[in-house]
Amino acid sequence: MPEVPPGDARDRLLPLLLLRGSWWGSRDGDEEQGCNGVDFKDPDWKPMFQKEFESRFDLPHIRDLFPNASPIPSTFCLRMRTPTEDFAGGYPSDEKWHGYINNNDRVLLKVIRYSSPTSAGAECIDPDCTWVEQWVHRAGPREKIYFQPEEVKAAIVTCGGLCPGLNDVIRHIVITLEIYGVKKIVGIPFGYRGFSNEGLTEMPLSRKVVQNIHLSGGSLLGVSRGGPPISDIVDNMKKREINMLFVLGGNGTHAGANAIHNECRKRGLKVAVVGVPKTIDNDILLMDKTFGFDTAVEEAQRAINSAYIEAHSAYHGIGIVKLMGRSSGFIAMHASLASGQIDICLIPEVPFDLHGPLGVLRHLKYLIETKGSAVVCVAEGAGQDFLEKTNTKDASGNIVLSDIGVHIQQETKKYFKDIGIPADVKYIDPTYMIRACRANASDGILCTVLGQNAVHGAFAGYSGITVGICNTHYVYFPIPEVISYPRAVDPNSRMWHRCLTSTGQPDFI
Ligand SMILES: Nc1ncnc2c1ncn2[C@@H]1O[C@H](COP(=O)(O)OP(=O)(O)O)[C@@H](O)[C@H]1O
Ligand SMILES: O=P(O)(O)OC[C@H]1O[C@](O)(COP(=O)(O)O)[C@@H](O)[C@@H]1O
Repeated sequence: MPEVPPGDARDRLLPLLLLRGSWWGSRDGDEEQGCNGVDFKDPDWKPMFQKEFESRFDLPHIRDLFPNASPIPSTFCLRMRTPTEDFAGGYPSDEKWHGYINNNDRVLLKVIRYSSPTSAGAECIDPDCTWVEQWVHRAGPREKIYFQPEEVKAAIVTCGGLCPGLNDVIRHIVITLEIYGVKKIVGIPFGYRGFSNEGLTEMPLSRKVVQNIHLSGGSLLGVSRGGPPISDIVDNMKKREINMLFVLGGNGTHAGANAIHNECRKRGLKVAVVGVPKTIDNDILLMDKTFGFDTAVEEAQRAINSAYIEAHSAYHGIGIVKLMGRSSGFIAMHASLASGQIDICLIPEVPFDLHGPLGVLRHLKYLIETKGSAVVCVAEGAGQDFLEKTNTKDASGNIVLSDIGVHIQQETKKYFKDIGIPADVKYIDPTYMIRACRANASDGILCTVLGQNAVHGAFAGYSGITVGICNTHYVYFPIPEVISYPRAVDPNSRMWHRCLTSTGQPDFI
């Protein structure tokens, strides 16, 4: 389990949760942990069926800075109706489906309550699992808005690495802004870099411009890592009169978005900064998933299937596939689960030995002897301890990792040569192919809703927030809550155990 940095809300929860062996704060979303061997006959045992903690994730709002800011009625839902209808008549009750969301609507984060069998065989609520409630704001259009649409200049920026669905989100932000009546919408080219003075000009956006952009992958606006200091970004925004900023990116981008939000507050600027979490790695806390992840997992199937065919067609064939995942193994785990063709899945969160009686290579020998072939899926951040550190960082400050895929390929070849067993090792690295593609249908829907909700959040007056999906409901989070550390696969989670069941691999340590 990674250390939780100070200042995180889960800080306060963690000792309690660890004590109870029921950490569920936001790991891989499926963490039924069992009931911790509670002895119900113990005379000291007392059930604690009470709520121990409640947190509500209050959202920063324009009103915090401008207490006298008076909201205006939104016309969003009115505009959604056909022009032939009589707007004056109010809403017929059967049209509630695209009505406004109440500011106090919340979504409950944790939906499982654990139970244990009693000595009499009945089920009872696990006493170690008193409930800890975390409520998040429901996303969607509000009846009162804090920006006059005609006074808005909205900007969209896409940062970090590519991710399927970026264009879908851009498209829906633009379309929704236009429905609110916003006329000035621009795209900032090449991530935060576009806010520097490098002669990069903003791109005017409209429904016409974005109409078909979701049909191709990548980002209409371009992406980049690195960029100017936050104060320069805010200077630049002020110069361009941007008062609504939509930031599409991962953990780093959101750290930047939050810093921009704080800098705007410090300067007393009425600016809404809203994030849309993007990452194929799925490493953002508290969300069911981030957009692009599903598509990446689906694309990874092609590489895995090729590795499987190669391995099974060769005499003693071994296919190795390396998938992205700097610090989180979600792509590798889900792709392995989805394909059903993987014998060994290696992720950064689970340490393993390569050599030795319990190591990966010894198991590969067993697979070759028993099945005649094997397929390995390895996440790029796995097994970095075996490799020499590069000590280099990319423009955003992320450590550049050494290539674990190539290392395993070389070690496998050497191992089989040394033990005198022929092995035909094939290495496939589909790295950029799984993210430089168009979003699949499920990501397309997610992007649509996230893009729409980002605009609703900004008009509602929230800033320093991000949109997401939690327990299948769409919500708003304060940015710091979702980026205090990268979300990771919990090696004790049901999902990782399911993956082990599917691959049939032992512990390699
Ligand atoms: N802690 C931070 N504070 C402010 N900006 C950051 C921070 N970390 C990264 N950034 C900026 O966010 C952008 C994207 O970050 P990066 O780590 O490359 O991708 P991602 O957002 O996908 O994690 C870069 O332009 C980078 O300079
Ligand atoms: O080669 P690039 O563009 O730096 O991207 C590689 C990185 O992209 C990722 O898949 C996701 O990165 P982001 O968080 O920037 O989207 C990482 O796992 C990987 O290390």
